[in-house]
Amino acid sequence: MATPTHLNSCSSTTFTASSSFVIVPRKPHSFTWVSHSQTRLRIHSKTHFHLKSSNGHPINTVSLQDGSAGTPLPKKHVESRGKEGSLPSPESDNSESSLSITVVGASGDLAKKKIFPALFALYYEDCLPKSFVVFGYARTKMTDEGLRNMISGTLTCRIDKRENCEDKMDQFLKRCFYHSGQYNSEEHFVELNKKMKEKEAGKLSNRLFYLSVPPNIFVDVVRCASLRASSENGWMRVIVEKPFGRDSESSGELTRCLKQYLTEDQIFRIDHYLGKELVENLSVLRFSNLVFEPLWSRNYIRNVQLIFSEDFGTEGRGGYFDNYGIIRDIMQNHLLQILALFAMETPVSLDAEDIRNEKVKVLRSMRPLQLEDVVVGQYKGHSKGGKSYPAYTDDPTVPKDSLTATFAAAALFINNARWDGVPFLMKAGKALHTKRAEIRVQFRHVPGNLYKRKFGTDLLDKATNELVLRVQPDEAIYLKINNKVPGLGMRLDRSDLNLLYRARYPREIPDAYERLLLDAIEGERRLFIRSDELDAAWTLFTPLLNELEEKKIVPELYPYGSRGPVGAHYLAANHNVRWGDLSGEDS
Ligand SMILES: NC(=O)C1=CN([C@@H]2O[C@H](COP(=O)(O)OP(=O)(O)OC[C@H]3O[C@@H](n4cnc5c(N)ncnc54)[C@H](OP(=O)(O)O)[C@@H]3O)[C@@H](O)[C@H]2O)C=CC1
Ligand SMILES: O=C1O[C@H](COP(=O)(O)O)[C@@H](O)[C@H](O)[C@H]1O
Repeated sequence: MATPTHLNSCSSTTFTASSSFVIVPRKPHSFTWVSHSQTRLRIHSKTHFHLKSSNGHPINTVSLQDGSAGTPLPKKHVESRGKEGSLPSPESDNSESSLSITVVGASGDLAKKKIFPALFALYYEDCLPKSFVVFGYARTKMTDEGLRNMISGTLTCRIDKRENCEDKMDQFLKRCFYHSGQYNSEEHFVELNKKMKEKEAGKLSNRLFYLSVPPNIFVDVVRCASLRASSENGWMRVIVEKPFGRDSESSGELTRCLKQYLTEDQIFRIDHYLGKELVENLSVLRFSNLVFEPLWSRNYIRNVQLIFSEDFGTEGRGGYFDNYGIIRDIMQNHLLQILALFAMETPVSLDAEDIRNEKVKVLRSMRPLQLEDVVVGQYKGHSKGGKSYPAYTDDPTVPKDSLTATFAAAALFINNARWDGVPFLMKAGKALHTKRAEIRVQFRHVPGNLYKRKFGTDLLDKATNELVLRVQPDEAIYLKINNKVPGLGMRLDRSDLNLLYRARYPREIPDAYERLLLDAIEGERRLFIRSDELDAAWTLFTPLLNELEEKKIVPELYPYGSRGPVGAHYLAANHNVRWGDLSGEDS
């Protein structure tokens, strides 16, 4: 296994977090009220912008808040949100504040594909403050115009609201600027700071940095940005992309280094799966529907399956991937976060800390993972229909003898009263037959089922209910139920109660990055990973990852475009489970 490229130690320059901020007197929070809806709604007004965070809190507009990171809104405002006519007075808005967003690593793939398009979408939807600028920062030499040309190709307007698309793009691009610099040069960040100040024109300035760079650069950037380009009178927040370490030790070191310059409140560790619509809806489904919450335990749920598959390999990202593998890339973060959300107890409230407190309890209650609970695989080359597909090790950036897993399946258990004995099966793989992410909940059998002989087939599994949340593509929630086939006889089959999002909600679903960027701007931390959650996630996976690496476990080969290694079926069978996605009914 390659040596971690992650983080060796913090930068030699050490400053405490407080050394990088100017303390200024507090000003009152400024609020806007937002009406309740399934979707984000803004109240259009000539003088104020109005945002709504993803937990439904009204947002603090760009305002000076506690310390440098800002805090979510005080409870009384959250509670008053639902009351028609309880708008705070316009005087409380701070229309003199500005927002500067710096995308560090602006020349890269993620910035182009996701971050700039998400920022544009927020602008298009009037979710950004009146006074905002976007800076791209990277080493590549580029002019402002060069950046605009580069990103203009990836900006898109909502299909359902095409009005003024071109104009909006032009207006957005005019607010985008570029600064070329080294990631470890304080001097270059001083220059960036100067440019930002010019654009901020003396307004109260809030600054958001998005670290879209490889992780070995995180600490340098945070050091330079916090020392030389943090806001003097508003907040500074930093969004950190994964991977957050490669094991418990490196993750702890990364957190320790970042905290030399930032407080926990300023660090927004992004897991973009938490920003996906169906993952957001998981808690709504459970906690606001009486028909589901009482079933949410070992008493009724037989197993839970968290499935991620991609129908392409590591194309272009082999260098990164080989050092991490699928367990670190998908399971330790995206799937485990979903598991925690799924299994948590009812939080005290929708506040970020209440939710994260419950999630972390789940993560800390996980049974340690054993080698026999896991199957690993790696895709091999395959030819189909005259087309040949490469093996993982054909990637020029991957060593020929790599043992890195591109597929893994695991059986996890939560040692608590609610979930005792219930297998949570995870499966994640690249170069499989389909692109899909879903949560499947298989319920227990109906005791003494009166109708068990009335099925076309006598397979017991066929007669159980299954709830599926299809995260992507084609977002849907469906429940498999047993139903009488119409007619004079009495025959049952399995049917779906199907909520297909595109049929029910014609509105385009925002990309996860839009939601998460907006939340970071608003200081809403609910969908970001707290450091104790991260520690618990690594505590679960690190011993297993070490064992896989120390014992040089050879992954089972599976053909590119297949359904993955057969070992995954045996693993499931060991726990009396059949993978729902392979049942043939909706695979
Ligand atoms: N791409 C994706 O789909 C996803 C990416 N991520 C994470 O987001 C971050 C950014 O991803 P992505 O855009 O793909 O990354 P890139 O490899 O494209 O890197 C982004 C930019 O960082 C600079 N850079 C790259 N390598 C180095 C290096 N060794 N030393 C210094 N600078 C370097 C380059 O800019 P320049 O040379 O101009 O300075 C590059 O354009 C990473 O942490 C990645 O793991 C997370 C989820 C998905
Ligand atoms: O974090 C990652 O996610 C992507 C998949 O994201 P999606 O939103 O397109 O489902 C994955 O391809 C990548 O390997 C991983 O780093």
